[in-house]
Amino acid sequence: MFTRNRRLRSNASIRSLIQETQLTTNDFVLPMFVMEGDNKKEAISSMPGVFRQSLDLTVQQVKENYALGIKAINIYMKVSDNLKDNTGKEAWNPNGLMQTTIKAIKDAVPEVIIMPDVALDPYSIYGHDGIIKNGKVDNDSTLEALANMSVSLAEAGADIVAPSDMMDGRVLAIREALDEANYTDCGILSYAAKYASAFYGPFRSALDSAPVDSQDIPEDKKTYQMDFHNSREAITEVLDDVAEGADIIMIKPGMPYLDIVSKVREIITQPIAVYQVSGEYAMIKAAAQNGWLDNDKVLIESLTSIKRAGADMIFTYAAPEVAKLLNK
Ligand SMILES: NCC(=O)CCC(=O)O
Ligand SMILES: [Mg+2]
Repeated sequence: MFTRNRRLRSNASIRSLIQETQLTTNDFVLPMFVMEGDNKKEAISSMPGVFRQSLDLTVQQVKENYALGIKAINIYMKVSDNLKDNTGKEAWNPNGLMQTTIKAIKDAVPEVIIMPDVALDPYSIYGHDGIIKNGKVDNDSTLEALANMSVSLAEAGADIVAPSDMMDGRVLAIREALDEANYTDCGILSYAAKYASAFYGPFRSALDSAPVDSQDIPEDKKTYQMDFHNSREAITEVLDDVAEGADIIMIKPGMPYLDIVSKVREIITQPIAVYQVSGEYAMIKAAAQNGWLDNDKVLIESLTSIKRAGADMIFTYAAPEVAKLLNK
């Protein structure tokens, strides 16, 4: 006697009836790159279909995407070199590009959830997520900077701040600072298990935010982002951030790390966000452009797999094009 598992796969109707996971536009958070200027749009060559855009075009795109069903965005700034230093203080300039962007988007599309990135790397002359002291990325002095940045973004209208820096204790520092400033309703989406990954390559060229080449500073982010050989450590990181007050936790990158997503899903009750990062996006686009993979099918399959592993929401550059496919 054997089981006829194929019975429930025999036609499209029965298959749709037993589908466990459904991908919808409610699952998407779109990361966007903003730059200074007016009516400016620059292609990012390693991320076909993704652009750095000035604020006016960004607002217009947020509106169009909202109509497609994309209700949440994650924003990154391309900061001019003359505004960078070691303290990252431009990050909490009330009139900075990030703050101006948040206000303009909230004015135009108040319903959209804005989750600005919190980290110093785009603002750092060294391209690190924290302040450099004695040749190292200094944890504790960075916490104050991240808290300042978070309060400034909440003041501008951010719904949820998204610290991606991987300093220890920053969720608690940010929560306390937000509460003290009366931004008790501003949430925290914490990049709790963020791995030091080569899949971030295209993103860093988009923002020009890679660690600079210098003898005096760490050459990579391995002293704060996690080692990809490890998984138990991810549980520690996630539980710490939940205990410190994170509302949503992030696992990053996505597809090569679905074992981590599935493990964490068993352990916490908080929502999980997963980031399909620039390198994952670039791989799919490159293969599709060569005619080696079917772009639409692979995008849907990769995002559905991330959701199946346990993600409640997915950060993906493909959100607008996949939304169009799902709305068809
Ligand atoms: N906080 C953003 C990153 O570190 C990189 C994301 C990507 O590679 O898409
Ligand atoms: Mg941590």
